[in-house]
Amino acid sequence: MRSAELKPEITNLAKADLSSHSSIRPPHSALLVFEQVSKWYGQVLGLNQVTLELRGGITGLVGSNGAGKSTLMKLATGQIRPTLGRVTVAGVDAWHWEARRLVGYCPDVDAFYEDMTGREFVRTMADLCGYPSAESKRRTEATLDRVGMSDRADRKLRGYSKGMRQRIKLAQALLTDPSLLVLDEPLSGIDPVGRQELLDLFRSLAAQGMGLLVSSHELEELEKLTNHVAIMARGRVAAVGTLQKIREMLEDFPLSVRIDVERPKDVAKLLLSLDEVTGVDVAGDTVTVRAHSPKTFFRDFGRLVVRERLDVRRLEPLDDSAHAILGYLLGGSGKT
Ligand SMILES: Nc1ncnc2c1ncn2[C@@H]1O[C@H](COP(=O)(O)OP(=O)(O)OP(=O)(O)O)[C@@H](O)[C@H]1O
Repeated sequence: MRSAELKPEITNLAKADLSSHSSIRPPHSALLVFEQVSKWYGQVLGLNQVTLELRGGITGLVGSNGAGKSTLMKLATGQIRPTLGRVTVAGVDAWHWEARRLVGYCPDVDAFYEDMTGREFVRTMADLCGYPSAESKRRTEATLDRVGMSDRADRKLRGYSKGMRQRIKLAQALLTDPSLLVLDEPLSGIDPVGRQELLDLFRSLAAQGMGLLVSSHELEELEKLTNHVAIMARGRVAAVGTLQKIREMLEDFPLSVRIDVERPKDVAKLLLSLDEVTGVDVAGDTVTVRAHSPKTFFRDFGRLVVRERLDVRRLEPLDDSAHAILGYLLGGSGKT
């Protein structure tokens, strides 16, 4: 499997890259640290020897179903304990109450008391945090304001849109004024306008100095929010870093290219004569070519174009997308 072959290089990249990631903290006080963490659910391995260090800013957490994103987030928020290894928040064991105050969590599920208003819900959560009444009220109003829900908070939760529900979840996560905000699939099911508003809100929270860990199935969605991602596959963090670095690292991995050209059948034959080409399909004027190494392919194809005076109308790497990168890492199709 490709991801297994990639792993050592990726781990090095993760370390190198994280040290240069925009940081709100001095290097000695990482916000979130996973040290060789494994989590078993009975016989099922949810997380497999994960080592990870986040220092602030926004980190996207991406992976297909069952990759281990929720498990990692629950460990970070102290909801579950690792079977092996250690999770710390600002140096404190994530399981400890002091660490939990430092972390706000937005779960992917909507588990609300639907008859409550948004304000009542957030206030109840503030009371449950143990704040005295006046402080609880103050924090409720402050967080509702922060998420832009002050004027809509007296409606019942059952009438809220998905985006409004997400904001209310966000408000309760912000009650303790956390250093780290963990958001599990916050954009799922939300319409494009609501998504854009939430993305803006997340950016503004990060700009205020909060670290954000945001999970999604969709790397392309996360790319709008951050360039810094951790890619999970089968319980492991397969890669951490900026997408550029991950792309660079994947330079020598297979790709597919669409070429619109005159005489496509002749061109297909010429392409097949190149060493790095592993397959060619022709449909109409389009040739889809699969090659081992992008670098070598583009060099050799360039020579071919000149030598054969090919009339190339379009050249498009089909995999040069976030999904394709994920696909390489997962050893699958790239669709998540
Ligand atoms: N409570 C549990 N009991 C048993 N197995 C679990 C439990 N929670 C998660 N798992 C298993 O652990 C693995 C990782 O699951 P996890 O929910 O962390 O993945 P995920 O990336 O969040 O997936 P999804 O995007 O579908 O939520 C999966 O194989 C899953 O079936």
